[in-house]
Amino acid sequence: MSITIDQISKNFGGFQALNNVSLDIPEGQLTALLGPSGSGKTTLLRIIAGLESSDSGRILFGGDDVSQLHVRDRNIGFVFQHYALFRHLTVAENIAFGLESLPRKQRPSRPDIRQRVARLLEMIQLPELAKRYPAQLSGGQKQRVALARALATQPRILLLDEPFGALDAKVRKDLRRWLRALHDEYHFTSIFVTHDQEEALELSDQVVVMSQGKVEQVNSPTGLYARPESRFVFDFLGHVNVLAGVVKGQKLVQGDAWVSLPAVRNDQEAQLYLRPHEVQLARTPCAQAKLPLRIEAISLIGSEVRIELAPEGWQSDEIWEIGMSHAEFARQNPARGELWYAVPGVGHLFVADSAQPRTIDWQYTEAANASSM
Ligand SMILES: Nc1ncnc2c1ncn2[C@@H]1O[C@H](COP(=O)(O)OP(=O)(O)OP(=O)(O)O)[C@@H](O)[C@H]1O
Repeated sequence: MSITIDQISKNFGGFQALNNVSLDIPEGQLTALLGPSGSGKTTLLRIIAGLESSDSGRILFGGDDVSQLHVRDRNIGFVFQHYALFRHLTVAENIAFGLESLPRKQRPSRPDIRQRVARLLEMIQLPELAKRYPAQLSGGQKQRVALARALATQPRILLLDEPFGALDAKVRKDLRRWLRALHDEYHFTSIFVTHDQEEALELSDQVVVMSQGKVEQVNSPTGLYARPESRFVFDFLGHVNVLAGVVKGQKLVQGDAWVSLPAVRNDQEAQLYLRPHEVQLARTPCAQAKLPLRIEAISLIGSEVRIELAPEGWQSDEIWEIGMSHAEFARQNPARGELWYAVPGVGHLFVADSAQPRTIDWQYTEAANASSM
């Protein structure tokens, strides 16, 4: 069941929590609402659910306007951050609760309910815990039970509000993978709220980045990371290295640092954004840039080596980060305290007050220059 959010606005007193939000949520996909605290994610989720009314705009499920439908009639499953399991009911009874509470005409027979609960227990991989009470479960197990309970009535749509927010990092990661696998098997249309970019990028088919009650950008995780359309999305999604300077003679210049630019008007302020994986390190300046940096720290993080560097002879508000493979690290052998030069591969240039960046690919530019010589 697809969801259409059509020009939704919501004020609380004088405060605008949602400002004319329009959005398409494709059927069968997992969509993340990602944004900083207070950006309006939960408010939007509650309006989709029918737990909150909007001041203007419409919500459509599969093309039908449900804006006036009561939450009970929207056929939605919910999972919240704090497992709202009933303490006095067993796991099986918790899962059966939604079915038992259906009006008599819609309620399945007792054997059917038992069978459906057994199937859901299999699905969440906890059949052996059917008779336990919530107090006897771990946080991760409680969230799986909450999910089974939400799915018991076979909702068309599943809404999750920071479902793994209260769990520790390892359990979060396991549950993410598990939810993704479950989703791939059952294909419900799901929206989940998170302020954790890693979670959004890892789990979802589509990410909606929100800021101050507005949608900043919608894209697949890879598209969003590769092509952020605004400074906000850049800053919010992973680390970014910035050279802020002035354009002079086909170069962006600041102090001892410069980067060559294709055709940009002189004497404008500009900022160049570079992701850690879009930069390499060399012992000498390269043809397209001189970006001297001193190595401050080297950390081995899983499959990657992360190098933190401080500008030398120029300035940056934040430390620079460059990621390299272990093989590359062994080959180059950089050490703390040494002076190195960043070699930009791809960068994103914001000129003056432009909201959208222009992407520059130096490998391509250098190759083109070389072949035209
Ligand atoms: N019932 C309410 N009354 C007044 N203000 C509210 C109400 N609900 C939300 N707000 C305000 O609306 C804004 C958006 O809140 P919302 O909970 O949607 O943000 P969020 O992005 O989900 O944030 P978080 O990640 O912290 O949960 C916030 O500034 C919040 O204080």
